[in-house]
Amino acid sequence: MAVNGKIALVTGAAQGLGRGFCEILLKNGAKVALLDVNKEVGNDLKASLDKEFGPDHTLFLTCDVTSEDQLSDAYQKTLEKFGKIDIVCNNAGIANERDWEKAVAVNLVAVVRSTYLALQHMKKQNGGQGGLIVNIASMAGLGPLLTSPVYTATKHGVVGFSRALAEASEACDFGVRLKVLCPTFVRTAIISTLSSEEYMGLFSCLHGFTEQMIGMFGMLEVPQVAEAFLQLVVEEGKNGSVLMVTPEITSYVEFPKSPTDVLSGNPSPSAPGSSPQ
Ligand SMILES: NC(=O)C1=CN([C@@H]2O[C@H](COP(=O)(O)OP(=O)(O)OC[C@H]3O[C@@H](n4cnc5c(N)ncnc54)[C@H](O)[C@@H]3O)[C@@H](O)[C@H]2O)C=CC1
Ligand SMILES: CCCCCC(=O)/C=C/C=C\C/C=C\C/C=C\CCCC(=O)O
Repeated sequence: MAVNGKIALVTGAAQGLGRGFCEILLKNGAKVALLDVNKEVGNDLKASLDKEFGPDHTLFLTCDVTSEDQLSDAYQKTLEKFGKIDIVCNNAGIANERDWEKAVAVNLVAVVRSTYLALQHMKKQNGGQGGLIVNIASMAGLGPLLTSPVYTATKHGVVGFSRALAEASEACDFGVRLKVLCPTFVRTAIISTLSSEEYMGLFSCLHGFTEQMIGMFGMLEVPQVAEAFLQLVVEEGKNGSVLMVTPEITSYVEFPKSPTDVLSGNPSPSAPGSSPQ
């Protein structure tokens, strides 16, 4: 989808990857609703973006994505300000193996809730114009991150939910595509939690393994992941696709043949973008 003139909503927008996604959308001509639970950092970001892009190009909304009321209110306020929503990026995420229910609430339950709100506002059957939802998972959505079993489960959940809903959206002709981004380690604040006993609980003794994994997979910088995000947004079609990002390679993930492929007689494996939508 061409980004110029589009309206985007990004969760967890105040810092790290969320900030990177907002900046690249703004640089390409979109207007962006910035949602984050951290009011102070969010307001600072808004002030800095106002200088670069002008105050009308962004809206900062304090929003804890785990609150159903705050989330639906944020969608409502975005519509009141900008009139429509074309792109939603569900990015807010945490690592917390000790308070693992909170990790499930932020990383999975809120992604499902926000995706359904996005669908409700964008789908053609409700008078919407269609659109694109990009859910931020992780390479931990494709394989195990052994220090973080619950984080791994939530990210696998995001991948599975998004792929299934992409097929359902197409079958129901909602006009809304879903895509998933799976980066490896990125230099942001969440990385510090990997060595923190407060967040890793039982698994903080495995910190050495994480160091080894970072050595093996490498460490991305935010702008590299923002470029991959832009690629997902701009490329037409590829509904249900999952883009993996490492320092060496950005590539679509191939999954085994799905039951839908079998039912529809598609002989090839579930290749990303095999659907024309
Ligand atoms: N940094 C990394 O190595 C990787 C990160 N990811 C994912 O990227 C996403 C962004 O993470 P980072 O930018 O790295 O982390 P970060 O910690 O720098 O930023 C996360 C942002 O989400 C916000 N947030 C947290 N809980 C929230 C809530 N309940 N409601 C609203 N906002 C909330 C925070 O205030 C913060 O602004 C997460 O989903 C993470 O799992 C995926 C792969 C690698
Ligand atoms: C808990 C803090 C999380 C840090 C941020 C994050 O999500 C980092 C993830 C980095 C790597 C993911 C770990 C394991 C991936 C394992 C296998 C991937 C296989 C991919 C493939 O080739 O199909």
